[in-house]
Amino acid sequence: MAMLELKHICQSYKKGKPVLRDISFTIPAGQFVSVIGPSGAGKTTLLRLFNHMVCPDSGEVWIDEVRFDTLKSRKRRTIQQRVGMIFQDFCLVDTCTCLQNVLNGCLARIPLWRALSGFFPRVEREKALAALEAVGMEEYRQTLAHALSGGQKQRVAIARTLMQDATILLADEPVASLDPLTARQVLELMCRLQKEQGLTVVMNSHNVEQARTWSDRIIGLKDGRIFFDGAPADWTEDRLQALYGRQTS
Ligand SMILES: Nc1ncnc2c1ncn2[C@@H]1O[C@H](COP(=O)(O)OP(=O)(O)OP(=O)(O)O)[C@@H](O)[C@H]1O
Repeated sequence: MAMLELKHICQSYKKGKPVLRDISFTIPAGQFVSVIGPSGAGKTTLLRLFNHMVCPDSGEVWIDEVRFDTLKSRKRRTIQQRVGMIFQDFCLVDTCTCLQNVLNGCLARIPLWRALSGFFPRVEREKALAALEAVGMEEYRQTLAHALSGGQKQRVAIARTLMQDATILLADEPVASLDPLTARQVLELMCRLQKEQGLTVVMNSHNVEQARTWSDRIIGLKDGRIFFDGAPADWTEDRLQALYGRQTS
């Protein structure tokens, strides 16, 4: 079953300067896809199509067999709930505890007064604790986010997407600011959740080795076009040189 699909997507921020040019692909449910390519190739723009932070000039965005880019606000928000996003800089509220940060993942489904008062239903608190446990951070539930290491922050950010009930995880360079061991641990966690919970993962990365190691499929973007779409085993040194050119020498 197709979980994510782009059909002939074209996108530009400025007239006459296309960032994505006729992009089409289908990602089945439960696949781990890495999107690689030089700076400015359009990787982040591509990811943003799937949470409506970017609306295409032309073409179609489909999520779980529903046309997403043309949906009106209420129906769109229902689908957006299923799309979790994590970032290189984690995007946690530093002055809140881990538990509060994870609880923020359910804001869209609770009444405003509860969100403002911080009085979350018991069932949601239990769910948040379970999410923290799933990422190995339960013992830090009362720790303020600013007191965490980068790897711990990313775990909490992943727990927040679990709290959101996300079935799709968009990860924009999620381990770029982490040391190699911590990066590995976070990627292992993403991979475990992909396998155990059937999560569909799309990860932007500048690290080709990580993409080859952890993903089922690599999509290489160059100048807004698909340069490569295939299995990590089919990725070659020649392709690396052709994609990044002098950057790799
Ligand atoms: N909000 C925006 N307004 C105008 N131009 C933008 C905007 N966002 C991105 N761009 C431009 O679109 C192009 C693609 O940007 P994008 O961030 O998608 O590339 P990327 O492959 O993710 O790059 P990087 O690896 O450096 O993060 C770049 O030329 C960038 O300057």
